[in-house]
Amino acid sequence: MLMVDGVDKSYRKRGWFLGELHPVLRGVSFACEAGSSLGIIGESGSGKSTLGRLLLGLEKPDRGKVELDGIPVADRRLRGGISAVFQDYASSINPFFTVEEAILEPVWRAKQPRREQRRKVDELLRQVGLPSSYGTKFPHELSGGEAQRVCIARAIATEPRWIVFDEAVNALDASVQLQVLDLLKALRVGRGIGYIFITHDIQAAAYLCDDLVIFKAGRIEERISVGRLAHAQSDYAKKLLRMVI
Ligand SMILES: Nc1ncnc2c1ncn2[C@@H]1O[C@H](COP(=O)(O)OP(=O)(O)OP(=O)(O)O)[C@@H](O)[C@H]1O
Repeated sequence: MLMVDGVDKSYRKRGWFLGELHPVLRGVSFACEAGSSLGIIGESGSGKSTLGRLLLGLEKPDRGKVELDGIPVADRRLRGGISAVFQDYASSINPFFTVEEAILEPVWRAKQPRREQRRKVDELLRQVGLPSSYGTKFPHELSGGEAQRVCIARAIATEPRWIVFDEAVNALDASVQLQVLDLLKALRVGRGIGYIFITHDIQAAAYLCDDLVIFKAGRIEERISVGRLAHAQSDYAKKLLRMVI
């Protein structure tokens, strides 16, 4: 179970006077069962990416807990247990790495035989729907959809229990976006990975997720199952739904 319990997070504002704190998350709590998929939706600046960084253990909350099965997410024991895929896939792959090197980077073991590493890359490429010949390509030789598949292969290389996606499909055109979402659905079923899917796109979130959390000004305004989305109460969810229906 992934659990966020009573989390507050503030950043210090730079202004005329040092020291003013700007609260970004306030009393955020939710829990997700292993293998489930939760969409985090909210206006720009409402704190979604901050929450994503806390879930990845990249930052610590000022108050409250973020835990996976009772272990704080920043704990070394959970290394590789929660992966990330970001929107900015072009810059999240080192331009000097081949696809193979990029995929192996998080799991690189110098002593592992070359043949074994090659086999792992082929298998991961196959799982994300890319031919094994892509292993020798460089990032600039990939389309946006292909680069995003490489990022997904890299994210699943550590065999994580959860993946945090932060605006991960927004930059893709609609048909490529749908292909990537279908890939994520298939991986979720095949590998039992849970997803935290941060987005502005309520349609994409409804396609991939079981539940949605609506964020406003650092607080959870509403948590609703996708099946009941038409009954959403929060203004932001209603506004987004009006745009897509
Ligand atoms: N490292 C930081 N230092 C100071 N302020 C920050 C930092 N990170 C985020 N903030 C501020 O926290 C607030 C929330 O930012 P965050 O990126 O979490 O929002 P968001 O909901 O993901 O926005 P968007 O949808 O536009 O990406 C913003 O006002 C932002 O300026």
